Amino acid sequence: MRTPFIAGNWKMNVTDREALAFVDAVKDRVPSNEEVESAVCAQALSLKGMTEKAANTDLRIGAQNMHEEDYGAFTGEISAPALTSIGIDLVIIGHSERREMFNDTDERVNRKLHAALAHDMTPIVCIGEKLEEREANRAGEVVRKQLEQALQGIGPEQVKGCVFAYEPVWAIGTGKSSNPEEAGEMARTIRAYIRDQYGQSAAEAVRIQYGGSVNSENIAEYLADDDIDGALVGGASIKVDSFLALLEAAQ
Ligand SMILES: O=C[C@H](O)COP(=O)(O)O
Repeated sequence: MRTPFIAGNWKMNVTDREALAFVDAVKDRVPSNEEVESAVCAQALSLKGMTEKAANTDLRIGAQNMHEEDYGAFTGEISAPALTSIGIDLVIIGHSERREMFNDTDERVNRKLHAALAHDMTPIVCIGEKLEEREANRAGEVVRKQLEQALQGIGPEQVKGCVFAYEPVWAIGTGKSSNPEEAGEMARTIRAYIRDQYGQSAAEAVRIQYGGSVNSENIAEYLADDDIDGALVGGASIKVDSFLALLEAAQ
């Protein structure tokens, strides 16, 4: 039995003051992480303060990205050792916005995944097709290719610790969410790929989230699918009430 995992991805939409106030407001109201795991992934500058406030609660704090190297001349970047040194052990990798705008190629996504796992972090690996790829009936093929490239050199025990977020690019921030049947089919495509490559126990262990215009009204339809284990939520994760409503729907 996989524990549902609801993670907010705030992108660049929440200031430090707002982030700290949010943690104060929700930290004692989230469900036990044995029932539903909850997290928010914030801008890097807020992570330390948020982690301190969320200490000894069931709310996890995560990063939205990190660099693949541990150290070096990479101005403006953030490393896994820097994140783990402040207690961050959750990171989103390969979000489509990073793939599109910040040169997160499949090869870099793979290197970032290796770095996250080497530092015992939980990676949320984002994959998903673009609209033209879905319209050309290539969604399954695109996602399998992204998985193949992201997982180069990753072993079965490491895969079990990965979370995969299926996020069709056309559904992100558009209000046009994937229908739950299609999202469930894609989750099965992902799990089948993991089964083929890594075996049954890895396939049963990995958690697969759906992301793309999820809100407190529609989340239950996705979670009703046995292969969808949670959600990666942008806009609807920013406000306290809306975030708590997502968690409540997952209980
Ligand atoms: O990482 C989250 C996704 O990009 C979804 O964003 P959204 O819920 O605002 O569509």
